[in-house]
Amino acid sequence: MTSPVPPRDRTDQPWRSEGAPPPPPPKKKLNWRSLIWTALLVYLITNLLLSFFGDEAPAKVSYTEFSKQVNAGNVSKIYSKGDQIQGDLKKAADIPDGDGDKKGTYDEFTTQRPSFADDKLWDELTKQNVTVTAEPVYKEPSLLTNLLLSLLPILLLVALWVFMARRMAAGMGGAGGGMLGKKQPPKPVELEAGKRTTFADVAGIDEVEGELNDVVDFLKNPDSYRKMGAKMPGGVLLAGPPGTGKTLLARAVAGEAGVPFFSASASEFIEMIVGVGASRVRELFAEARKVAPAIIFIDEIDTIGRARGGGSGMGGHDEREQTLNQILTEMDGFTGSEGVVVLAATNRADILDPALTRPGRFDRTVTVSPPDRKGREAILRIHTREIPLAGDVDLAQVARTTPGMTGAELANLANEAALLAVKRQQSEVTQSDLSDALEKVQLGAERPLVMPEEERRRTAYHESGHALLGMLQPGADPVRKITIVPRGRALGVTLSTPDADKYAYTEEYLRGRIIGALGGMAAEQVVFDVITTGAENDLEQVTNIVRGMVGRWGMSERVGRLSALPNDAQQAYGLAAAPETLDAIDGEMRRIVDECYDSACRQLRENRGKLDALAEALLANETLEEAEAYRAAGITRLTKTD
Ligand SMILES: Nc1ncnc2c1ncn2[C@@H]1O[C@H](COP(=O)(O)OP(=O)(O)OP(=O)(O)O)[C@@H](O)[C@H]1O
Ligand SMILES: [Zn+2]
Repeated sequence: MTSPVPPRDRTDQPWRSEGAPPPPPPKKKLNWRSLIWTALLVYLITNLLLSFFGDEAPAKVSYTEFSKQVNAGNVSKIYSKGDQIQGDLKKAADIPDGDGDKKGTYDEFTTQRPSFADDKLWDELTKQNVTVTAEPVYKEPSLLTNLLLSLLPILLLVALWVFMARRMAAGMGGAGGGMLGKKQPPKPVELEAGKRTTFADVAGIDEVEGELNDVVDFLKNPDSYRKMGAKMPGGVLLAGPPGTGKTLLARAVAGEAGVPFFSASASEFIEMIVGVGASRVRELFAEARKVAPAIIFIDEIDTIGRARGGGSGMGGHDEREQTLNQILTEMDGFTGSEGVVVLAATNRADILDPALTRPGRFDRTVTVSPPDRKGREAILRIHTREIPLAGDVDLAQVARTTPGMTGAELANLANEAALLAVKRQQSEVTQSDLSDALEKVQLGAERPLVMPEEERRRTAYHESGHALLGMLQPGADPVRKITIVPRGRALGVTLSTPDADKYAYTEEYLRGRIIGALGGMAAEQVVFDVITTGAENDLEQVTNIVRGMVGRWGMSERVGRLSALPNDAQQAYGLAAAPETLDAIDGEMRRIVDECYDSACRQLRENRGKLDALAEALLANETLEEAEAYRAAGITRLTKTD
């Protein structure tokens, strides 16, 4: 039971990663063959050394065994200190079972003479002509040797680990090389003519293309800039919501200029062991300089570029800082004429470290916004280039019904429609494939769920409440579709989207949105006098809007025209966050929501007939399209066209 989140509030779009995949980021991968070889080598060396030293060591034998050898006349000489006896056999003898720690034969031995032994050892020894020496027959392995011996495997393991870490550091573009890990430099994406991404693949953001044109120009012709002594910006920051085509744009700049394109994601840098990120950055820039003019693209720069001391909380803080510093150092080293331009993308330009945007670094910020209606149409055209379209397809109409959608979402929409057409065994994509795909993308996939009749009724009234209030509010976005078929996590959905793209909202409109969002809950209360958990999502949305109205957009007299709350809803305090201000904000948020809720309940009571009619139609049909919905409620809507 949600009414859809307004398009521009959408933050996580599960489909946004669809579309043409971005160039695969250079992967660091382990070279398994060399890993196995190295492990084998360690094992062999350890064993060899152990057995080498091990054989030297005399066998420890029991006193019984020793006496037996003496009596057999097989002992050639012994040395004794206290009860300790060591010696040599004339002929190697078998080590008796269960004696000592070794198997096989021995010719050198040690043994311990029990203190209670009252044999005539001395007599026996002289009788057998055993030499009793004053010097030890051989040296026990020294303590140091023992220590080294036992530490050896560990040392080798550590060496192996360091070795692997080095290889990872060499990372960028695969470990490659032989056992000794010759580093492979980062590789640019190959730019075969004909397969290049160019501005022709990007639509709807012409003004941004314009801004990037001089970068292209510079990369094509660094010499003429050099002669003029003109400096190019070392870095351009592409800021905008996910899926608006920042990566695409960066590739297109490289494609237009015909220069190598190095791409890395900032998060790759900090996944690794401390110090590695910085060295990879160094390498990346070194490689780019070698083949300059070139473009380096760093995606998600905010993961390393958040303002320092911004309490990242997570570990790897040092790594982040080191990596960032390395990027800054590299960019400071630009003389402006080597022809390397760094493009970086972020969807959180507001949290970036100011050090990044200082002159000589990312001193140009280009904002990439979701496309407008014309842009959406152009993007749809690009992404249906390879899809056979039926004659009835009207991309302009699709563009009209998709305000707020980003390029990535539109690319996904085109793809979903094509998938549907395949599933339906058609040879072309039709308009109805497109609108069904849009429904799936906007509302979520249908979820088979058998609802008890009572709950179905309540859902129908809940959605009708949203829809009716949406229809009654002056200036509200028209209702496009109502359904009580469970989708995604919701039991029902009411979808309303504006006729034209909106860029700023009036207070009246926002209040209308709050009233509409509360409509579901209000209807349940007015009709059934119950409150259910079904409104959780609605309340979240309401809170978001009212928080902005009071804390950010100066729409409350009492709080005043302050940017009192931060942009980021997860953060509690803003610039003007005195306790009294926060109290006032809280009070004002409550007042507005209460007023809106009262208004919602009042309007539903006054229009109870319309509400019932809408709910009945919904129960009968499950899904109502725009026209059906307005007809069922008996409301004529003034259709506006843009
Ligand atoms: N303006 C556009 N014109 C054409 N296609 C687009 C446009 N914007 C996005 N797309 C499509 O969406 C895909 C994803 O876009 P891209 O990865 O460039 O977005 P992004 O802004 O870099 O997102 P992120 O912030 O997640 O990196 C592109 O490969 C392309 O197919
Ligand atoms: Zn709802």
